[in-house]
Amino acid sequence: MISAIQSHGSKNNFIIIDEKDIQFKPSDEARAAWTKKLCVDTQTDGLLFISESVKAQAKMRVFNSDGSEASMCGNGLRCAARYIAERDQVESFEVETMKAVLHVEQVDELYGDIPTYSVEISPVLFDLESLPLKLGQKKQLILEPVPEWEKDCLYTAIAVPNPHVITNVPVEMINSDSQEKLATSFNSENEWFTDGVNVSYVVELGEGEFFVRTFERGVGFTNACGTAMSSSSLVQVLAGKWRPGVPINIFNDGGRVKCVVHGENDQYDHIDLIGNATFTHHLELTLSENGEAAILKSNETNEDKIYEKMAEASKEYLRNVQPELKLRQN
Ligand SMILES: N[C@@H](CCC[C@H](N)C(=O)O)C(=O)O
Repeated sequence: MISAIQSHGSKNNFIIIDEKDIQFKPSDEARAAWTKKLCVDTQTDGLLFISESVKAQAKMRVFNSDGSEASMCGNGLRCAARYIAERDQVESFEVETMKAVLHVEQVDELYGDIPTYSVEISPVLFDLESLPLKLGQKKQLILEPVPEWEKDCLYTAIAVPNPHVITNVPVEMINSDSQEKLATSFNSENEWFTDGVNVSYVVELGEGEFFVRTFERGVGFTNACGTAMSSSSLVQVLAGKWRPGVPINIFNDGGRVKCVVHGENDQYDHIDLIGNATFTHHLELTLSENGEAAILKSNETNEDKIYEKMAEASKEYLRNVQPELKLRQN
């Protein structure tokens, strides 16, 4: 039996497993099978595996609920950062992820006493091979139409380094089935995205304020996707709707975060994603080498009660500034 933590960043839910507590060296097949089973049992979006690193304080690997591995996860990295910070008594440090070593740190709370972390989202890649996205001879897709997708939309493709396609839309479009249809086709057999893609629709709310909803590769719609909110912030800078170096408010179905896009002269190298890292449950579970997994005990913490106040305040704000926007039930 091992202990684990159920957590969320903007209600994007994860179980954190510290591999030092596992008595054997797990295979990736076992990690994938545990993820599929435990995500169904706990209604979570993915598993975060924490292990030793020779390059950083610790390493984080992310598995989506369908068992596929993702190269990055922004909301998950905040949760992992808090777990490592409390385990090792550190406040500002690096975490190794699949393709990059990223800086994370505890920062001032955005609301109440909610533990808040800032995590680096990087690298920022625009070449279509990085996603990958096949679009004729095109090398990049930045604020451009793709006639075969939704007409009247301008799309941007970014890998941070997990793949995202983002478009600003009017509220009627985010309320429609357009995003689900498009994202489902991009994440099935298709001519463009051979490895699938995270698809985000963005609604402008006001000066420096946007709403982002993401259909995640390997999961489906989630309450929020950190790398998507970071990439969507960058898209607003590219579109001249916001400025680098200045925090932008991103609302989502699970609450809100702040992002800061860093770079100048059209070269953007990283984005800070700032938001909650909430531990909702202490779990006891069993994991076996052949991929079996079971939750034996789940004890709720009090943390979500405080987070809910913030989430409710965000919803209330959204109802006032954009009454037509239909929020997801969570
Ligand atoms: N929710 C995550 C992203 C998780 C991975 C994604 N589904 C993918 O496959 O790239 C985030 O907060 O960034």
